[in-house]
Amino acid sequence: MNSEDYLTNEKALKKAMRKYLKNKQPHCSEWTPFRAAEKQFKAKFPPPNLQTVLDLWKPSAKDTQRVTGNFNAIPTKTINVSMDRNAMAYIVPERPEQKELIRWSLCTQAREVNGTNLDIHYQVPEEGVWDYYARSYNSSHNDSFMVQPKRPGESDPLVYSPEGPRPLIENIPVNMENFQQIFTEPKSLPSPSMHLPPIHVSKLLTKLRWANIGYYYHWGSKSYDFTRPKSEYPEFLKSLCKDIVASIDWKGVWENANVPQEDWGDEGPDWKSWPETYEPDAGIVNFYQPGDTLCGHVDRSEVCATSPLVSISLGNSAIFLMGGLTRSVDPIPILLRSGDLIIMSGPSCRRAFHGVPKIFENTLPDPLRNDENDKSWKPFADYLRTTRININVRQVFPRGFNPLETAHAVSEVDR
Ligand SMILES: O=C(O)CCC(=O)C(=O)O
Ligand SMILES: [Fe+2]
Repeated sequence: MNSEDYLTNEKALKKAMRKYLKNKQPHCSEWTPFRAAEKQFKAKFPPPNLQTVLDLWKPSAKDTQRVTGNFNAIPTKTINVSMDRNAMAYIVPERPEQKELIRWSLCTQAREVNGTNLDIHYQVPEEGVWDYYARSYNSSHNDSFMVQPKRPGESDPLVYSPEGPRPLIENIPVNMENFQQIFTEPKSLPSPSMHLPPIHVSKLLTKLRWANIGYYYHWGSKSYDFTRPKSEYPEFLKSLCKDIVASIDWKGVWENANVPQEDWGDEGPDWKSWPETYEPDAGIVNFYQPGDTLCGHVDRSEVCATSPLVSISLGNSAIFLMGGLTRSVDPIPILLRSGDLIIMSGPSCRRAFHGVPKIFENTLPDPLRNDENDKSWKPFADYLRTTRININVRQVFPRGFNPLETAHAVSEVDR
């Protein structure tokens, strides 16, 4: 599929055009370049110009050289990220089974033990929203699969609405000096009573937006919360991401990148040790439905400010805006398809602004659609018809560092 084929819905386009012509046009002169790009790609009318979107799918003919590593990543395109800097895009041919990652996201990770947006507000059965849904899917008493809301006071101390977009919170960059105070300070008070009615599990599933991996991420303050138990980190995901990071030619990436030494922080250019020191300990699985967007933001709640963040796209395609250290940098729009990876690393990229202004409908690749030979895939294929999943894998602390031990040592000294 080419980038141009992504805009197909004639009726929706006409409706958006009528709305556009009826409404006064906003003043756009005050928008930052990042905001302007977000607006452009969010708009139904005029439809976004997909010619400007970087489409990495087709490698150029000259890119035949293979980089050694567990995945044999093939450099495919050089991306001009700023006046004086280029970045390299890779194709990783032997990628793992996307279906397995999708099953894991829904069955294993979207459960209360890991923290999800649904569990804050609903009494989701212990088996998790997906298994409960799958039972309803196959049941002749489908109507009875209801989920009750949590009563006021039963809700966890988080302020987050099950409807609508995630709140935009400006947090402060976390580092070795301030992380204890930030991660252990009391988090927001319970949200007020919301009088949510009981809901059928199939409807509830469409409200699933995120599930934590590893350290509990507190959306109210956009920081990790050590006062809650950390769930066990999935070994397969850790080793998958370590393999991905090990497959990249970091020397090639950083040696010509013109990043001043001091930008790397006290430790200097730590990319040299990533093959040994990179180890994820946190992350989020994001679930997007049509119309959902993720506003421009910086992920800066991790102490490791340069080590790679691995982001895996699954399901429907999206536009990802890759910006710079401020919103005044013009972002690069990148088309992300199912199976694509983005790695954000180093001083100029790990804490750069980025966002997802657009999810495309009807862009599920054939291997993820209904498969007559695999009946167990049917509920997944149905759910995925409208969904994009992103597995966002992060490293909060240097490998082997135990924040709780340090917290304990500090409180001993304080006494
Ligand atoms: O969905 C994506 O591609 C990006 C998600 C993201 O930026 C995040 O979870 O912080
Ligand atoms: Fe992010």
